[in-house]
Amino acid sequence: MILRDLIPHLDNPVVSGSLDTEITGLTYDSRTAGPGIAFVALRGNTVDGHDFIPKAIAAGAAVIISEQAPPDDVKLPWVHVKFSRVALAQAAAVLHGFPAQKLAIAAVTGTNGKTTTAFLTHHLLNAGQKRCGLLSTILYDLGGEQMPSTHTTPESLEIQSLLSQMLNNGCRAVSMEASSHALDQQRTYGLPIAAGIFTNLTQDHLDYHGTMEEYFAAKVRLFETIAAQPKGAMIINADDAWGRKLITRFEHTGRVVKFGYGVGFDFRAANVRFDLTGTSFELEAKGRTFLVRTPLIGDFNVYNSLGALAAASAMGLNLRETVSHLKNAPQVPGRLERVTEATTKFQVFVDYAHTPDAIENALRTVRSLRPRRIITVFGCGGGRDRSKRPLMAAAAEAGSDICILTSDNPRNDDPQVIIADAVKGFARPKNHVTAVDRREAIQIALENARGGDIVLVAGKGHEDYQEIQGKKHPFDDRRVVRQVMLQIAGNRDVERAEREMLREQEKMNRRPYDR
Ligand SMILES: CC(=O)N[C@H]1[C@@H](OP(=O)(O)OP(=O)(O)OC[C@H]2O[C@@H](n3ccc(=O)[nH]c3=O)[C@H](O)[C@@H]2O)O[C@H](CO)[C@@H](O)[C@@H]1O[C@H](C)C(=O)N[C@@H](C)C(=O)N[C@H](CCC(=O)O)C(=O)O
Ligand SMILES: Nc1ncnc2c1ncn2[C@@H]1O[C@H](COP(=O)(O)OP(=O)(O)OP(=O)(O)O)[C@@H](O)[C@H]1O
Ligand SMILES: N[C@H](CCC[C@H](N)C(=O)O)C(=O)O
Ligand SMILES: [Mg+2]
Repeated sequence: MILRDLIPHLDNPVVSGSLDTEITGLTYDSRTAGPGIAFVALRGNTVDGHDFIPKAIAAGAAVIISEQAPPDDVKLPWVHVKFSRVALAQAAAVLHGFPAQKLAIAAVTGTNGKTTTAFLTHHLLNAGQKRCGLLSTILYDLGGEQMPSTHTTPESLEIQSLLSQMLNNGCRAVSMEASSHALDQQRTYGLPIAAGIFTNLTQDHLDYHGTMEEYFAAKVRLFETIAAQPKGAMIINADDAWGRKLITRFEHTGRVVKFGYGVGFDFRAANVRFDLTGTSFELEAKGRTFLVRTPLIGDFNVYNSLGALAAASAMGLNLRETVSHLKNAPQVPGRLERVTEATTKFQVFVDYAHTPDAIENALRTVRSLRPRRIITVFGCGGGRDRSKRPLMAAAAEAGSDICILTSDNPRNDDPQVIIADAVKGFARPKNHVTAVDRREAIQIALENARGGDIVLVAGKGHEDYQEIQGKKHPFDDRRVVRQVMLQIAGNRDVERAEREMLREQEKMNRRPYDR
């Protein structure tokens, strides 16, 4: 692209230098700058990208896009803008030929349930003959080709590149998560949204946003984007207190679709029943009643299903057919994923609950399966909202018979300090066990489990690593559970037995998305 072609797409740019400069690529990291590349300086949370402009110039960058005016001695083409994150999103769209304009995008936001709802929406759109890409915490699906994700919602430059690959692979739709970090950092700026889904808002990420109001303000941004567009549905959980605030704010657009259990909601669930194999409920929508069946279990998955069904319907799919496709939805990796077989004496679930609300919900679901006792293994992440730690412990204690408090991803924090923070939330600390080593914690849980018990291993879900002192070590809760169960059973050839068990489990779980 030529700098001249980019300029009309930026907001009030002040340009110096030759407009005929050719730009072959973009970067926001000086370490990947080079000839032909435009370097966009971003103000970060740890450092300021503007400080790396000299490095980008030294590396041969063709153009600088920045929130600072160029110093007098610089001859290089320079674009001075008000918001460089917005400029990055705009320039990335130009560079990749505006792929989003040719894709119908469903974007899911909220504290919990984004990944699950995005996976369900992806499944429903694909099943409804709209080839669909996926951007999620677990993986990016570019329309067949899959890769592990770097972020729940990548930077705008990566989003545009991924969307253009989806388009090349024949996709017509995209299901994506819009994290609050991404919304706050304008990673999704300029994307036309066909359906925005709000799942819920409860405490998380206060280290980043400061207050719940600020956290909510980031989520609101998605709906402001839709309101500013000529069309696009706002699919909102109307049972959630923050969801109701959103509704009040955007009802005047006439584009709000309410979902939940309340009488009169646009997508309403009633008569929910579930067991180890899935959930059934009645859906009242569009003046009709549909019988819905999903292999996912739990009350919260009723919400996730409603959000996905409403999105698929808003994106033009036939509701009756869409409902029928839900029964074939895949297991979302690490979301209430059963690691044991139905015939095992006790059941083990691995789940990604890492907020107080998610732990409460996961445990409520597990309790509804009427176990003899619930043994919960959980920890709290380092380098994240410290104030949620005691609340997670309180939620785990309230919903379990025995808690085993351990490490999640300590990242750069001291694991003992994290545990000490969490223990403060237990009303009866002496009733619970702490074990800093996660494998040992899982072992204690499984050694103590008896017939009829359920063990919930919470917090890491699909993750296949544990980050300690900034270094990632291989660790997959599902794998560790299987290994420890085999060891307890006295099986000497653990690796072989594990492979056999995994084959059985794959058949059982139909996990096309897993690595
Ligand atoms: C807190 C946060 O969101 N951080 C993101 C942010 O990094 P940052 O602000 O710390 O960046 P920085 O290190 O200060 O650098 C500022 C700028 O200088 C540049 N730089 C830096 C060094 C250098 O030598 N040269 C150079 O040019 C950097 O490339 C960057 O553009 O901007 C970076 C570039 O976009 C992101 O990769 C980074 O995500 C980090 C890795 C991260 O962990 N983010 C998590 C918290 C996150 O975003 N999570 C959400 C999901 C959360 C949820 O819903 O649960 C997600 O969407 O993944
Ligand atoms: N609708 C929901 N309401 C409350 N809790 C939920 C909901 N859906 C899922 N959960 C719980 O939250 C956990 C995380 O779910 P999911 O991965 O779908 O959410 P997410 O919003 O993508 O999370 P993250 O932001 O960390 O990627 C699940 O393992 C489950 O325990
Ligand atoms: N998207 C969330 C994931 C948390 C996963 C949990 N295992 C942890 O490490 O705290 C975050 O980045 O805060
Ligand atoms: Mg997610």
